[in-house]
Amino acid sequence: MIKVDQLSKQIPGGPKVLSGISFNIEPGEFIAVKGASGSGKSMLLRCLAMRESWSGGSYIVDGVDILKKGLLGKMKIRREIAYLEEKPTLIGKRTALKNVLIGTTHQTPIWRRVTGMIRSDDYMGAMDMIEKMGLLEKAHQKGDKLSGGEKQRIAMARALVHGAKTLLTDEPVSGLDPHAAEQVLSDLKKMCQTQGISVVAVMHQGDWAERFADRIIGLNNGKLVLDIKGRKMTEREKMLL
Ligand SMILES: Nc1ncnc2c1ncn2[C@@H]1O[C@H](COP(=O)(O)OP(=O)(O)OP(=O)(O)O)[C@@H](O)[C@H]1O
Repeated sequence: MIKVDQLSKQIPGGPKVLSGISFNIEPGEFIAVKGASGSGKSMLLRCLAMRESWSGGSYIVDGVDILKKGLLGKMKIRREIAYLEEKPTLIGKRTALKNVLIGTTHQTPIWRRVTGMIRSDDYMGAMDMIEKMGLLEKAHQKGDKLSGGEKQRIAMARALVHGAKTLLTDEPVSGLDPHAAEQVLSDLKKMCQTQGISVVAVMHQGDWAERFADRIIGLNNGKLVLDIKGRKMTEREKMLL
């Protein structure tokens, strides 16, 4: 379980963009993050991914107080929490499989990287993730020949292939048509339910969040103003965002 307590983020010499944010992330939970432009959604994800330093608060991941662990804490987060920025890119000239294998390279000895030899475990792990994304038949297709939704799902496979238990994803369905968006969100939901992976996804579209998320949290001006079960939001709740 992940426990975020009183997270704050002050930009050095600039504004305070997050303050007093507290919430838990349970295993297998799909949390949608909503809020107006500039409310701090991306910054929240970047702080959870430890891509940004915290100005205050505590961050407990599976009982470990991450901020007190320095570099070790950062390494734990990189290992256990996958982060996918908005519109992740694939290498267009490489196959979907090779793109997913990139997610395993930090565990791969240099000589294998140089010779291009793939360990059978890595190959099986990558194919397994591609299958979970429902894209086995596209494994040998080049990245630039995949549709927007397929690229997003391959990027998710790449982010998770090294065994992360949590995925932070910034606007995973932005720019996708409704059918592709539905496919991406169904895959994310399935991963939560079948593998116990937790997902925290920034989502602009309220109706997608209401349909797919177990919980919706909302930010306004850097503060947490909403934390509800995934359901249709009331007009009053929408006004808070
Ligand atoms: N490096 C920075 N320096 C100064 N201000 C920053 C910096 N990074 C973010 N901000 C400010 O922090 C606030 C939150 O930014 P953030 O990108 O998290 O918003 P957001 O909710 O994700 O917006 P959007 O939906 O438009 O992507 C904004 O006001 C932004 O201008």
